[in-house]
Amino acid sequence: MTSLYSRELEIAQLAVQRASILTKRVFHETSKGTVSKDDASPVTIGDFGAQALIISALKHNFPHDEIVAEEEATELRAYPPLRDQIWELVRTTSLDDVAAEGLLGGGIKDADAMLDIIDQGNSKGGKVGRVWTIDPIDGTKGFLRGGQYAVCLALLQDGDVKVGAIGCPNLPVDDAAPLTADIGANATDDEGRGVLFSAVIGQGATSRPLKAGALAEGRSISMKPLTDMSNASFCESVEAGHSNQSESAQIAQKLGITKQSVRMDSQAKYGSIARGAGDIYLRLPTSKTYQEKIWDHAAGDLIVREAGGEVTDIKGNRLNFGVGRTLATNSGVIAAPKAVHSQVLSVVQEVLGVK
Ligand SMILES: Nc1ncnc2c1ncn2[C@@H]1O[C@H](COP(=O)(O)O)[C@@H](OP(=O)(O)O)[C@H]1O
Ligand SMILES: [Mg+2]
Ligand SMILES: [Mg+2]
Ligand SMILES: [Mg+2]
Repeated sequence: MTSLYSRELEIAQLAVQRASILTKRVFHETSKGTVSKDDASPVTIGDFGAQALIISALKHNFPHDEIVAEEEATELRAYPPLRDQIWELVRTTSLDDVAAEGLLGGGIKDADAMLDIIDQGNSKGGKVGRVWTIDPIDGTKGFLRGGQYAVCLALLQDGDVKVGAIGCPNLPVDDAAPLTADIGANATDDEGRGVLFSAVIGQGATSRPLKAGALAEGRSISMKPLTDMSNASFCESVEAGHSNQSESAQIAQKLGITKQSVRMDSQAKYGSIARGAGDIYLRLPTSKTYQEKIWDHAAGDLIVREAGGEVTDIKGNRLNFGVGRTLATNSGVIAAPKAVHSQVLSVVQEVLGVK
């Protein structure tokens, strides 16, 4: 008997692998075709290209599913040279395993079809039916800085995350490697780096080497049992504008955490704590108006929970992915092993003055 969501999982993992190949090609280029979006955040040819490849694979396999993806093609329609640069990448990126590439439906017809595909990620989301959510490059600022980033994909059914996959080309492949955002002295050498995290609801979480073809053998991952807070390592954003770093330092001190926080871009944080490299992930609001995006958290939320963790916002509520493209009813994120989550939450609430 095949297990629930086995086909969705396979396609999600392969789609993330293929998109990751494209992002790696851009990562190693000095010019990444960066454009500034309306909210002044950056997007690169890697983000657009990865989104096109993932949506194309999803539409081939699950034509009736809705898709909520981060990027849209308006800018590319207005500026053909950028479109052409992306098309060149998309046209020449494929998995090196013919059967696996076949499962994703092969390539895209032409540059205009690519733009239409990118724009198919415009669903409003919501709590009804099957909705995929895509962050083609999460941590674009880290990607541009030469740091960590992630290619993220999740399937929601009636607002609940059922399948999640996160490709982290720059994390150590070894689950037992120490927690660090560092990618080593030689950023052009991929040796020992590249991991694909995944989970299906009720079936646990897995990591495997991020390959360029067929999927590698997976291994089960779980959070580290945390018995002594003084040994805990916690991670947070590199960007001070994404998470309040002075409040997190106060929280860590009150919890008795002695280690410096590890600052890491993207959902690589969720993957890192899920495999026990780190223990706690704090994301503390920097403004009252910012709404977290569902594509920034869906896959990570499931992977951490399936690895034995608990994920809530600062009010202690589970993240609610069924209210649209954003987590409009949540504020911040606290991810920690189940056994200590309530302890962490109460200190967060004390420091932030949350009732
Ligand atoms: N003011 C803000 N508060 C929290 N998150 C923000 C933010 N502004 C942007 N972000 C989100 O932070 C994500 C990166 O998270 P992190 O800091 O953990 O690396 C960005 O994803 P993208 O890089 O996909 O745009 C973006 O969606
Ligand atoms: Mg972005
Ligand atoms: Mg993101
Ligand atoms: Mg992104």
